[in-house]
Amino acid sequence: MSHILHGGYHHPLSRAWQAERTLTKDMLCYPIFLTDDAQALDPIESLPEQYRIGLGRLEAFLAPLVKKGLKSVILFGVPLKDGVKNPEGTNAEDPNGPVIQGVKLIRQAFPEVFVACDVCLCEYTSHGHCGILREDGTLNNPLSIQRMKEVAVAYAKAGAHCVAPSDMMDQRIGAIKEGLIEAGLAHKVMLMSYAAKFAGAFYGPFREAANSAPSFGDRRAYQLPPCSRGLARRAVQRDMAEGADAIMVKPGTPYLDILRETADLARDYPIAVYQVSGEYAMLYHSANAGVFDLKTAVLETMNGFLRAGATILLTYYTPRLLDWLDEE
Ligand SMILES: NCC[C@H](CC(=O)O)[C@@H](CN)CCC(=O)O
Ligand SMILES: [Zn+2]
Repeated sequence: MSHILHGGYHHPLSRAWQAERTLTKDMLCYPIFLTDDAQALDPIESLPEQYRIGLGRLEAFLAPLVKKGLKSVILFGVPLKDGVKNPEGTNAEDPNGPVIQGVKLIRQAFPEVFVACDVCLCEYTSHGHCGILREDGTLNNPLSIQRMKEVAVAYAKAGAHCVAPSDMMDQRIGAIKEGLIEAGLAHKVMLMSYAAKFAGAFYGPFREAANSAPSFGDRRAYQLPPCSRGLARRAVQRDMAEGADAIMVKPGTPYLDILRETADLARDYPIAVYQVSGEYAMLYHSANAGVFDLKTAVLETMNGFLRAGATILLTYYTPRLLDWLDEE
């Protein structure tokens, strides 16, 4: 073997040929925040260029993005009205709530857009945890996955193409799959598992945006420990066995090793990665501080996700990338 490699990537095209997969618009899934004030289009301070969107503004917000090639969204409900939150998070599946109404509006206005719904209780529970609690403040897992099943089926019945439980309760994938089967929807609704989702520092801007921080304690008892590798493998294998149709790793860049290992482990599944709010903000503010060019840095992080085996990229940079990919 020659030790001369430069000739193999001297030309821009021969450099592009080194990629196993290339970023395309249909890989991008845009996380959006839907709120219960119909006329809201509120900038989110912790997430520059992102908004809490009321249903009265949603169609006008999405139309230009769909025109540019937006193919999928993932919805997060952000109820801000008083009295919505309670210990069981029962308003998560409020038929008049922002998520169910949002699914119906997007399906009607943009039939070609793939609509995913994040499924979790934290935006609707008074304690802010992703599950239901026992008297002693620890998780009641059986009750939590029952609630997750109810919420996921409600979103699926509303027309969601995909339900994505981000709660990290044990066995919620099996429970949701069972619910979709019982509802006669399992044949047309994708179950995307946030299978390897780690506790840590990178969710702050989201929690501010979604008003979903836990009122006490933290999520380390149910999101994976950042130091874990074998536990992540076990979580991925469990969710594969319980009926997930796609497997997600989250956060993204700080966990590229897990992403690569997950892509190899779940080689028969579409692999998703979520570039979370802290990653988004880090890049955004660094570019504003002059550390690097934002487009170059974001495209480089997207290449990291592709190189590590992801084909579904959940990123708040979706609107920017729809423009940037047209410039390439
Ligand atoms: N259901 C949990 C929400 C969760 C992380 C968290 O707040 O612990 C994520 C949404 N799926 C946060 C995503 C982000 O930070 O962008
Ligand atoms: Zn949650």
